[in-house]
Amino acid sequence: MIIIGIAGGSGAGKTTVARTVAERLGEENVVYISQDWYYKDRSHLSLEEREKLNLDHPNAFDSKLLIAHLKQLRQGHPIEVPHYNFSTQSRTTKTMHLEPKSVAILEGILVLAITEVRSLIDFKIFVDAEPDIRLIRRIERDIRERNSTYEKTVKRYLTTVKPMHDAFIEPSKIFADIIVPRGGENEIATDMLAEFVEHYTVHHSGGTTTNNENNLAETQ
Ligand SMILES: Nc1ncnc2c1ncn2[C@@H]1O[C@H](COP(=O)(O)OP(=O)(O)O)[C@@H](O)[C@H]1O
Ligand SMILES: O=c1ccn([C@@H]2O[C@H](COP(=O)(O)O)[C@@H](O)[C@H]2O)c(=O)[nH]1
Repeated sequence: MIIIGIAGGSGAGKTTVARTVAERLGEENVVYISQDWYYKDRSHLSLEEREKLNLDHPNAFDSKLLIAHLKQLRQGHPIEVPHYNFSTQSRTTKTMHLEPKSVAILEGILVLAITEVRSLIDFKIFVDAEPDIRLIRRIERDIRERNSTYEKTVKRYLTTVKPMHDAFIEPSKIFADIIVPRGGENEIATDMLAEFVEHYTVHHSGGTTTNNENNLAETQ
């Protein structure tokens, strides 16, 4: 199994790129994982306390669980991923069963910034977009999909999203093998990415196998 990591700022277009590449490769060949699912559970805190949390720092994530899951998939074992509710900022009791496939796409703001996560990634992608574009998309999406308001989203952006972006996300760009400019709008980059992964998977893992013998890291 090869692991593709897609990092970039909030609203850059990571999910859009990840979903497009997954579609191109065929859902039967790809297991899609979002780092967002691994936000730590905050249900023990009051809503007021949860609203003040820094959700853009590496410590906000249960990276230990994410790393364990990536290793399990690599060894050909299925995983049960947690379900995170953005509206309540806590984990629900639901989980989702994921089977190993020949390609895993891991997408999230800090997948290249957290050393132990990054070290498990074979192809490192950074999706780039201008800060104003990311902010506009973030405001629209948080109001539409994440039960937020304009005021709450802007406050969070200024207090944690932007400073953490500058401190952790932007500096992680240096670890990328490929930087995709203009986020989700860049069809040519997405096509090239899918083409390359397809070619690499076929030549290095014999197609849809999932066991550890075909681990890209071991073939290099
Ligand atoms: N090219 C685009 N044009 C307009 N809206 C876009 C484009 N790409 C992404 N979006 C929208 O912007 C928001 C953030 O995109 P998304 O792919 O979820 O980014 P990320 O995963 O990096 O936060 C989503 O609501 C998405 O539909
Ligand atoms: O409960 C939460 C948890 C996280 N966030 C914000 O989400 C983004 C990361 O997700 P993207 O899909 O990459 O935008 C991060 O900036 C957090 O601030 C949230 O709003 N609520």
